[in-house]
Amino acid sequence: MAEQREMKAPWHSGKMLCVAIFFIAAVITLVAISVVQNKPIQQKYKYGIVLDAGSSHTALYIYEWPAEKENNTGMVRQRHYCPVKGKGISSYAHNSSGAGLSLMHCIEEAKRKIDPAKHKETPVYLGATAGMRLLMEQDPKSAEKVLSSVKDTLSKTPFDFQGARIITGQQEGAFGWITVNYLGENFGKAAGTMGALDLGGASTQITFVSNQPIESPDNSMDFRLYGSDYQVYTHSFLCYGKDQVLKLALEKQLQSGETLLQDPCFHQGYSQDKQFKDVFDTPCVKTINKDDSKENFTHNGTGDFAQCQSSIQKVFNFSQCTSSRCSFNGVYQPPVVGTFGAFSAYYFVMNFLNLTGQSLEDTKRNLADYCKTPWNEIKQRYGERVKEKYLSEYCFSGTYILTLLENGYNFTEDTWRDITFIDKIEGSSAGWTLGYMLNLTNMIPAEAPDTPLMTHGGFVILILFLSIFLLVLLFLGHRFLGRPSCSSPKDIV
Ligand SMILES: Nc1ccn([C@@H]2O[C@H](COP(=O)(O)OP(=O)(O)OP(=O)(O)O)[C@@H](O)[C@H]2O)c(=O)n1
Ligand SMILES: [Ca+2]
Repeated sequence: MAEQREMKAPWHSGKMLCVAIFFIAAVITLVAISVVQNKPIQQKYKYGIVLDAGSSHTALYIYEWPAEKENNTGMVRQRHYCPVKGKGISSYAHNSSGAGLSLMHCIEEAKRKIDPAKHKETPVYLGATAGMRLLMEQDPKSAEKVLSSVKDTLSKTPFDFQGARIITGQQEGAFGWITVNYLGENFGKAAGTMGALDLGGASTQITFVSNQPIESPDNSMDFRLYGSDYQVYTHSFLCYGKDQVLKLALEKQLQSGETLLQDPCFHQGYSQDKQFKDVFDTPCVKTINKDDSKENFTHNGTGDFAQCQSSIQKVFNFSQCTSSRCSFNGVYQPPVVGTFGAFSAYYFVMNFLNLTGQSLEDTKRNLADYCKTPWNEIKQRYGERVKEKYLSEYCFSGTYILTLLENGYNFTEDTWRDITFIDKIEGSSAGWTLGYMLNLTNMIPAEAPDTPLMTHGGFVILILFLSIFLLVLLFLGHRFLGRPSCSSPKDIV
């Protein structure tokens, strides 16, 4: 027995040594691979802030993304949304310092949401849209003062202020299209992209990849994104946001100089005294109030969808077109093709009216029923949760949306099904702000970034399994095929 034990001991210690060497080698390999992969254990996040200074209101968006993945599509996400109290910055034309002040509450909120250590490296951008475009047309000095005021406020924050400017309608359309396709991870994929429909208070944009060559250079934009080329059709209609179109529609009805207006786009029983200047005091309305001895008119509703549609059609000019085909007002537009995401006021209105996801025919029937509902009943049903001014305008807004899409852009019963009314995609709002930031921070590469074949976690697990597999193989090899070659020469004796 003692002899046997003596014979076994060197062989046993040789095996242990062999296993130990192998195990140490596997651990060193794992560590080495992890180091070579150079992955931090904790994800580092970066942040960016964009303020959307729209015609009706301003909103602040905070975006975040993992630092080492900033070039991959779909990585940037909305972290926080802060609506600025009060109206849009263009409403501060006569009190410009108020424009900058109005942003303070959301800036303070952003300071709390972002780690103070990251404040200095967080870029902040402000983009103003149609409200400021109109103010620039009407009163450029006031527009400049308003811009100076917001620049002043933003440059005093701890963030990295990158500018406050009025963006063009073309940029607004293109960045909205980039946002929805970035969030939908459509770039570089064979399935194609989604068109973007944006409706604001003062302008509206349509942007999509056409299947025909684009006839007008003003409406064409070329992009190379994630390895694919895109030629995009885009147009922004200034004055065709829903607040300005309401003024245009009222102007058409008030042209006869009467002080009592029977409006089919407002509910039966609705009656409100309004000021003429609220209709005429905008560069979108070209006529002036003929009789300035009268300040007010009475706005009554009659609640008739069909008549409302014909009244709204009058704000479009369908007669002149110098291209092969037009949407309206002589603007070239190829036929709509593919799927579309309709956001901003398209979504607010259609969601309120519960008209998302229906056929065009059903949408019209249900909207006609809604418009026919007396004002008292509407107030009883929704008055508690919706402001009266918003509530009174939904029949008009819904009818305008249908008219714009069907008569303006030429969507049909068939292509209507390709429109989705969207608010958010994967938790981030659809709108131009994300696309704007991605562009200004160079986060949308022309070519597809090299992506690792496997995730880091998957890679580590694979190596671990390989090590265990080799260990088992070594053990089995030793058991059934004889002593391992790494055994000491003593063992063999
Ligand atoms: N819950 C809400 C929020 C807004 N609105 C309306 O939607 C329109 C504004 O939409 P928005 O996309 O916020 O427009 P802006 O960005 O302010 O305007 P623009 O893009 O033209 O500058 C306004 O008529 C506003 O009254 C609404 O009906 N319901
Ligand atoms: Ca907008």
